Amino acid sequence: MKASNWQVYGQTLSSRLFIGTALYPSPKVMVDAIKASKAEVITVSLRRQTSADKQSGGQFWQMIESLNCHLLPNTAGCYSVKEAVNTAHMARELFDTDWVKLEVLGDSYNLQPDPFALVEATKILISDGFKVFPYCTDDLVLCQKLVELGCEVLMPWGAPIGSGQGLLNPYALKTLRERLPNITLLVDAGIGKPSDAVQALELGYDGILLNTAIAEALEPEKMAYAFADAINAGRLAYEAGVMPKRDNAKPSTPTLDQPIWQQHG
Ligand SMILES: CC(=O)[C@@H](O)[C@H](O)COP(=O)(O)O
Repeated sequence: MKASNWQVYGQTLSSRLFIGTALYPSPKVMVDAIKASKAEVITVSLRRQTSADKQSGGQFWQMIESLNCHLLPNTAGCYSVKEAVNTAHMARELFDTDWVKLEVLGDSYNLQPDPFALVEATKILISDGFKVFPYCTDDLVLCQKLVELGCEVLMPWGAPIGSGQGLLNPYALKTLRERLPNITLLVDAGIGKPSDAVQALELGYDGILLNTAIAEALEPEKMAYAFADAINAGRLAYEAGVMPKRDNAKPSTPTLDQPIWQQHG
């Protein structure tokens, strides 16, 4: 069974996985993994596309185009508002899309987003007509501010990029889901294994953006299948309604004089 379709900035999607294009051992492995993941949105870095090595850059492009996915250019590696805004503008011209994954980093040790610069850059890019997907921390007030500015999608981190630590602060992520019920939320970064993705989807997150866990797996294609199944399972569970945790035991085998069928709700 397939989980329901969803919308991102007016675009209907069936897969809830956004996938990165870096760190794969070879272009073929990347293409096979992306196909196996069933992702319909691929994030690409402008810096990588304009690398000095024009020939391999061109081949990379052809492969990306052959996948026929939506492109989400990112401003990976930008540390200032100016750099991020300029990169977003160049990406819009190069990739012909107004979508941008906005990354403005504030710390080079854990690659944590700079919340102040992120707000400033978001303000500028929205007024320039971009549809911004901000890579942000899980701070509620920051997220509320980004929504006030016009973001329909937020991408809070699960853990630092490339760390594979999973959801370090489920409480904060759960709070965001509860307080921003009408905003599309994706966990971006730090997902290490399929069960981390299941956890995010069961919390009610709309999707996941990930790269390292698939690209650095021993068998990226197989791992991509695992993530595709996990994400579908997590969303189906959320849609089906996960049972609440109880403090006490409750017999699941009916005793005499008790009805076999229960009315829910
Ligand atoms: C490709 C990309 O955008 C990454 O910066 C993203 O944040 C994914 O992080 P992981 O590599 O930890 O999945």
